[in-house]
Amino acid sequence: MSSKDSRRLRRLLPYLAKDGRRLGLTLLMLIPVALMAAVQPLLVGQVIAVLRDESTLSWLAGLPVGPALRLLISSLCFAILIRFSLLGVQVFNIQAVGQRLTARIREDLFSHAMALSLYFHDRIPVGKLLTRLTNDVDALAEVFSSGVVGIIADIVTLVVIILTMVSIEARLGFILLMTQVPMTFAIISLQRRYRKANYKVREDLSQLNADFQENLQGIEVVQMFCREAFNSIRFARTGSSYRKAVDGTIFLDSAISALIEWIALIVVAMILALGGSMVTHKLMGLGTLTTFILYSQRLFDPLRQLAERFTQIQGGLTAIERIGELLEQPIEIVDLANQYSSLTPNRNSDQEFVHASEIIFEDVSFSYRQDEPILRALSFRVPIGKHVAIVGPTGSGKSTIIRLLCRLYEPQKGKILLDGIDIRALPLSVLRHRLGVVLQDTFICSGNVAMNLRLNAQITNAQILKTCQSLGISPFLNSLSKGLETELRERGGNLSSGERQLLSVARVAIRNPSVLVMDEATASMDPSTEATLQRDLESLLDQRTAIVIAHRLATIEAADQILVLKQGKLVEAGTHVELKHQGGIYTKLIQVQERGLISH
Ligand SMILES: Nc1ncnc2c1ncn2[C@@H]1O[C@H](COP(=O)(O)OP(=O)(O)OP(=O)(O)O)[C@@H](O)[C@H]1O
Repeated sequence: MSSKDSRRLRRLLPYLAKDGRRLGLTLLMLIPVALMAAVQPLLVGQVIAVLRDESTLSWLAGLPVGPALRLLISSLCFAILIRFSLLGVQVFNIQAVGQRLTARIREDLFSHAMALSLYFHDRIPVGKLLTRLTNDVDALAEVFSSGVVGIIADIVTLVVIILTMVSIEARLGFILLMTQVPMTFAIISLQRRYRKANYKVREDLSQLNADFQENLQGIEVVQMFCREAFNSIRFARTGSSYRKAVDGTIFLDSAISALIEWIALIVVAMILALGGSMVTHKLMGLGTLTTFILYSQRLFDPLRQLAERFTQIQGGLTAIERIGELLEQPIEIVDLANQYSSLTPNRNSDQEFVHASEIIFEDVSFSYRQDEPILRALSFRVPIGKHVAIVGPTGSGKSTIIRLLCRLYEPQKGKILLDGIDIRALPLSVLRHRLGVVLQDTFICSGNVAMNLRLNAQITNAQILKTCQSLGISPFLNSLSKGLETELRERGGNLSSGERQLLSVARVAIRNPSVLVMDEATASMDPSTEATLQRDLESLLDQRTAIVIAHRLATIEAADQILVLKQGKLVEAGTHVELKHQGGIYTKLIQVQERGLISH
């Protein structure tokens, strides 16, 4: 086991700490269980020794055959009874601890995945992440409940059997012991190969899940563009790679089992040959030989089980490795400890509006990937209560500005100030509570409308209805079969994109933010709904600072300032009237839109 493995295994210890006593007690039970298992061949051998009138253990010496046999048989029954009772308690405890351990790990993995920045999520497909949260955690549960403790039990049993054998007949015991050496080396070597093969299995399974998830998520496009057959071929290719990877592990698994069976047979043959000759030469009794034959078989039972658990253990180690890799991913965007860290978000959005904010971008440069600059030395200021619109061609970096303002990503150069404070110094919850963002793509969670509007805010249904009424979206709510209680499907599948945007606007309005950010917020609505909402948005925008991104220039004519972006650079700034006749990009955009063409 590598030092990385042991470090990762050590990481599991805190998860087990809560069940420490239960686990300790269970581990303690291993010793009596192993002793009871080891004593059985000894008792059987003694029965034969008594029957053949050979030398017996001291506590049987002098007893007549009948009472000696009765004593031996009742001892055997007692040993079996104790062993199986303790084994039952042990298995139950281990399963329970294993389930609790994995539940805690799964919760931590989920929280960690939620806290990881978009830098990470951009890189890892959802399906791959899901595999770590589900299959890998399950593999870990399996290895813990049936593997790790089983292995400890097997090792304890092995040690007890070996010690008993050596103390009964040192020479034969020693020979048996020697057979374990080559076997241990062979198993270790096969184990290393199995581990690599198992990692590949997990990777391929992740890819399979990622492919599956991507196809299901894009089912509309897949069907509309008749990509079913093509995607099936790609999926089958991944499936075939997964099958081959599994075949590799099956081969190694079978090789280990076969090796153990062969060595077990050779050992029994050796005991029979050597022991038989010792019995013939009266160097050993038949009772002792029987004990040895039983021991040599029992000796391989834990080894056989070790081989069976071997698959699970290696699968578990791979799972720990993959879970560890995820948990070790640093959370890049965090709250910094400073004089503002005690600030808390204002959670009661029903209260009076507090104040609007000032936003300053100071020489901000940003790229998602190295050497692909998206924003270049961008500087602008949105004064308190003013409305700034950002326009520019597709891909010019407009939405990126919003992502930076919300600290979903961080600029490589420059800084962003909210009310004079660097947003990195503000607690994330405070920053995000002050910003109300309406995006073009609205994410709807499964649940009812009220829950989707409320999210984490402490707001009553009456307050939600009041806000919706002031926004003029009550007719939409009334059209829903159960109003606020209407259940929405995953990702808002039972709503149109315009309806999802209406909910998104309401979601922001009820939080009473000091800055409103709208990224193509009304783009999916029909002109009449958009016009109604625009009118009501006026009251929402009133006294608030706002950043509005819109391709339809008519919606931003009234903005206090319009910033024109081109390839991440600010190329023009001014009011609609100032820019209209300037002869720059804005003028061209207006001309194109007036001609009814759409520029790309
Ligand atoms: N997560 C990402 N990883 C890498 N590149 C990205 C990512 N998101 C956006 N980009 C790239 O950054 C550039 C700017 O994207 P952005 O979404 O800010 O453009 P935009 O001006 O809002 O475009 P649109 O008007 O189409 O909404 C684009 O070229 C895009 O390909």
